[in-house]
Amino acid sequence: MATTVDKIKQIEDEMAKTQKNKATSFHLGQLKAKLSKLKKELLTPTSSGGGGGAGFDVARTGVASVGFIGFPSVGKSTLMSRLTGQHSEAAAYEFTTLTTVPGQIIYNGAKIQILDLPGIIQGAKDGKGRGRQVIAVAKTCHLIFIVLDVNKPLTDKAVIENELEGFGIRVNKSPPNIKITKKDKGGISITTTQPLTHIEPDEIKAVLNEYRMANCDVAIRCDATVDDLIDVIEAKSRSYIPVVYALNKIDAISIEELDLLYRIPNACPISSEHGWNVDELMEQMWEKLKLCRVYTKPKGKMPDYTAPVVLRSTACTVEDFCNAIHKTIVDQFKVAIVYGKSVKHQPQRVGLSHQLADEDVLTIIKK
Ligand SMILES: Nc1nc2c(ncn2[C@@H]2O[C@H](COP(=O)(O)OP(=O)(O)OP(=O)(O)O)[C@@H](O)[C@H]2O)c(=O)[nH]1
Ligand SMILES: [K+]
Ligand SMILES: [Mg+2]
Repeated sequence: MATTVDKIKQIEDEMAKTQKNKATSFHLGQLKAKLSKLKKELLTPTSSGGGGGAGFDVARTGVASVGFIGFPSVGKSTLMSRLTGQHSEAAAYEFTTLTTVPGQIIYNGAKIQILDLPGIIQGAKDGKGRGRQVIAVAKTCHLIFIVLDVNKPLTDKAVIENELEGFGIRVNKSPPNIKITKKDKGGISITTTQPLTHIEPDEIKAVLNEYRMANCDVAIRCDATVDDLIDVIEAKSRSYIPVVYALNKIDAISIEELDLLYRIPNACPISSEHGWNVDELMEQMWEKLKLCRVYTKPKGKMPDYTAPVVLRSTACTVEDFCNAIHKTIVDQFKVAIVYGKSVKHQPQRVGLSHQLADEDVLTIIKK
């Protein structure tokens, strides 16, 4: 019997043979959807070698986590030890690190968990090495550092991104602006706000049919591709994660070469061994994590700037703030007085649903 990997190969071959035009768009849409379903099958934890595994699941601490992904011996563990002081074995041979090694840093008052991971190799997402377990951990992180060795060709970057993509991780992207609403009958109706240059209506229909969504309204508000459409259908298995490329070992290259590296978007050239430019790496980390520091001001006193309550920007209402302090506070809550970027008037009285911004100052008034 053909394995899932064989079936994937067959479909990829067929897609490569098929010319893309109006006449083939339905067929290609069908193939894309089939391919995506097979890949998902490959990644379900029940199949051998998938899922977590000993040494990979670690207790999560802090407000956010950053995972290190890279080929063996690019310097992930050296970086880990440099950033956190937590020793992670580093050596000149490949696969020195075999499990998840957790560490922690405190940056701008926020506790951030750092996860040093084993190296991955090409084909990791398809089960080569322990790549799947490693990428599965990365998928749960709020930020990924893709660590690259500047002495090796930067084509490695594309290979790693491809591995992550194949596992449902979307790098430095936001979810496509496509809304699918299921109906009982009436077939598929598509509305768009701009011309679609990558996808034919037939292709959209083929994909939806393949997913047994023959009756639905599709509102597309971007120049979507078939992959975008599938990402929206498969939203549950997709993770949109910001990435910083840590270009390591710059101590081994010339200034001219370094200059070129600075042109790569979202990249930060560093030397883990010498600690060069890790400050910039931390700044980029902070920017990407989009954390929200909120300072408490006891009534009639100065704000406490030493210990912010740090919230994730996806959960930073006054209610989230209260819950971060103690779960009983919400019950006693009357109103909050806020100074800062989230309010028009300084100060302003707000309720539990108010969205806070980074560096707001807040006083809770109890009933
Ligand atoms: N020149 C130079 N060498 C470095 C730097 N960082 C790490 N190395 C060396 O690169 C080798 C591999 O470092 P590790 O930190 O073990 O790399 P790793 O990515 O954790 O490797 P695995 O755990 O095997 O995947 C070691 O010999 C380090 O001393 C750096 O900034 N410059
Ligand atoms: K190593
Ligand atoms: Mg290591």
